[in-house]
Amino acid sequence: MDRSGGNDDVQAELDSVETELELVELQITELLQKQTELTSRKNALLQRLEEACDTAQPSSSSSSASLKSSRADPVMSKQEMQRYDGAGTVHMWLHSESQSVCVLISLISSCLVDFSWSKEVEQQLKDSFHLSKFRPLQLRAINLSLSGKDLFLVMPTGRGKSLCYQLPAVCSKGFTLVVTPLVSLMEDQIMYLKSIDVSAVMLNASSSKEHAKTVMAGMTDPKTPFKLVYVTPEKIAKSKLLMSRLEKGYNANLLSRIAVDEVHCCSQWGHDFRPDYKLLGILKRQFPKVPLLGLTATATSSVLKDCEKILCVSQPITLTSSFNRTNLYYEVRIKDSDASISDVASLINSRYKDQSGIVYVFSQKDAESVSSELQKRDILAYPYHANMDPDDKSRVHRKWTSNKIRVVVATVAFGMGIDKPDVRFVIHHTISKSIENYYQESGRAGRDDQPADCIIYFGFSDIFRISTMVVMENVGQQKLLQMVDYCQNIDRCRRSLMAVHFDEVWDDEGCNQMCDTCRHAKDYTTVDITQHARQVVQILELAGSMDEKLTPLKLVEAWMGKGPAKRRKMIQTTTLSRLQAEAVIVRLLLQGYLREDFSFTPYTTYFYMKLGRKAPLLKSQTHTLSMKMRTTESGSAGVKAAKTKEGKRSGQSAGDAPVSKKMKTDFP
Ligand SMILES: Nc1ncnc2c1ncn2[C@H]1C[C@H](O)[C@@H](COP(=O)(O)OP(=O)(O)OP(=O)(O)O)O1
Repeated sequence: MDRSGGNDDVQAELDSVETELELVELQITELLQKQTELTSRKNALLQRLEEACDTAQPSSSSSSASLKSSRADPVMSKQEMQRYDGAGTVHMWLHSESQSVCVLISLISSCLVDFSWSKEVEQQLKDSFHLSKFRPLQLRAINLSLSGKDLFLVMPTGRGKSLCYQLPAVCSKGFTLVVTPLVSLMEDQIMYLKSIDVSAVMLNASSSKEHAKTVMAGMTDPKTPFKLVYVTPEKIAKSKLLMSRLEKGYNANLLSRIAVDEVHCCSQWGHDFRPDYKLLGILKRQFPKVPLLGLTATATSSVLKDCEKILCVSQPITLTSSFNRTNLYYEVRIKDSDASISDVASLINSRYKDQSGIVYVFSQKDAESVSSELQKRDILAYPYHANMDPDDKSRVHRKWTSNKIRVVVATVAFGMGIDKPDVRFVIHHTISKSIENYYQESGRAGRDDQPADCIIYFGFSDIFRISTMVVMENVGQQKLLQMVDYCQNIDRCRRSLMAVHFDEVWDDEGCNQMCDTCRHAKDYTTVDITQHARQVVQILELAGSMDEKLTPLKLVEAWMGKGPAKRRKMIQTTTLSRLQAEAVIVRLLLQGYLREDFSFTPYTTYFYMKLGRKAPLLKSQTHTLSMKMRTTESGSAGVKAAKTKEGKRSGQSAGDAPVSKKMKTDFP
């Protein structure tokens, strides 16, 4: 009996069963992922329904600008919370599931409580801060803090968090301790407070001995000569003298409040962890009676839970203002490297003529080169990056703030502390490293609540430039791919995609056509890319068999038939345009058919494309893969469309231009 022949058959069948099993397991993983996603969407929708029912009842109206502003607060009911809305104007957004109506209800609150400090708060708002009314959640936060409650305030960048501790500081005896991560932020705040005659001082590593002595003496002076003391977390961690002075101030009832700015820096789960923030728990342990106010623009509930533990505050009240910046128009354009600078320049020269803005770039070199290209096109643009002389940096910042420079071409070093209200555009020449970062950076537009545009240029090779930069970060790669997914998306509201990252739900209708996908909602079709995907997999398999590693660029070139002649004979080259080919490769990467592989040398990090965990699925003839694509004039969808949109009146939001009717199908 020929046993070996029989064994071969069995082995072949076993291989086939194993392959099939592998496919089934992958499909199960996919379905489980889908189930998790749907369950989380279902829960979010249920919560919205519940909130909508609550707010629809007259007795339980909420002053929140957000659907979840009182985020499962264990210590206070909604009715109780309303007491803290004081005698201001209350704005309530009511979202309805079916018709998605946003109704702005202004309740002049005769029923709300006046606190002993209410008159002074109103007075100081006008007299010291020169503001006419509070923004959503500010008064609630101020009243809660003045009532002695511990509080986490999550509010989008530029919405006025600082007022929530500065105003209570002015209305309280003694002084408020403010922990801030950056000296430049402190300087900005102190300059501002000085300009409105509120006395504030700072202590950091470069404070002179003399200055530190005066400040520390002031902390125990019953006629405290300042209302706010700004310190770095390092100072708290390292200066025993400071702690002992704070203790004396505390015992004399002069330490009225502790504010921890950028509180998310406490948590390693946050995007900006700072080790010295981890030690700030000492403040609440030593000064338990002093109310603590943690402020942040970016923190998920799990990050806040972590901060709660680290700061030793038990059951703080969390106020979350909606992250939906309704005045910002979001748009993604495909970056065609040759045309992108000209496209940016013509946008600035036409749509944003005489207006102020920021162009974010990837590197210091890019800041120099892009600003010089813009200058060549008659735009008053200057670079800004970390490597510049501090005096040059503050000169650029100052000139831009006073409108002597129109455009700052900056790396992300141009960030915290920028508070120019009339920024009409933030253009990203390169994508950000995460959606959270993009939200923060683009959020510097339109702080005056007037319409402003946030445009991002999405380029294939930029993905991999950033990838090598974030490779060492814990979840850097994952966050970058979310950003890429946001950019490649052409059918879902950009706001709703961002909302997920802030534990919020904003429906597409609530966008009010203030993003490119909502505005051009029907301009896409779905195409089958299974055969394209198989060709890409074949190229990588071939490269693997020849022990060759392909960078993303080499992969595209090989697929387009640009590699060595020998390889060209062995693979099927594509008929797609370069932009289309790149789009397919990005899709395959996002969906797990491809994956990234890094190689480190002492000088640089190389990035290669490898087959992903889902690649074997493509062996099955029944497996199909599709992709949404725009129906537009040309391959470079955004860029070409943009050219028809320019030259319109200034102050108008980006998507207000007509859309061309002459269209042909192409990839995003
Ligand atoms: N009630 C208000 N009415 C009008 N303007 C206000 C009000 N409150 C604050 N502002 C202005 C003051 C500042 O110019 C601007 C931003 O305030 P600020 O406190 O610096 O924001 P923020 O702290 O939330 O931003 P960031 O996250 O960037 O630090 O808003």
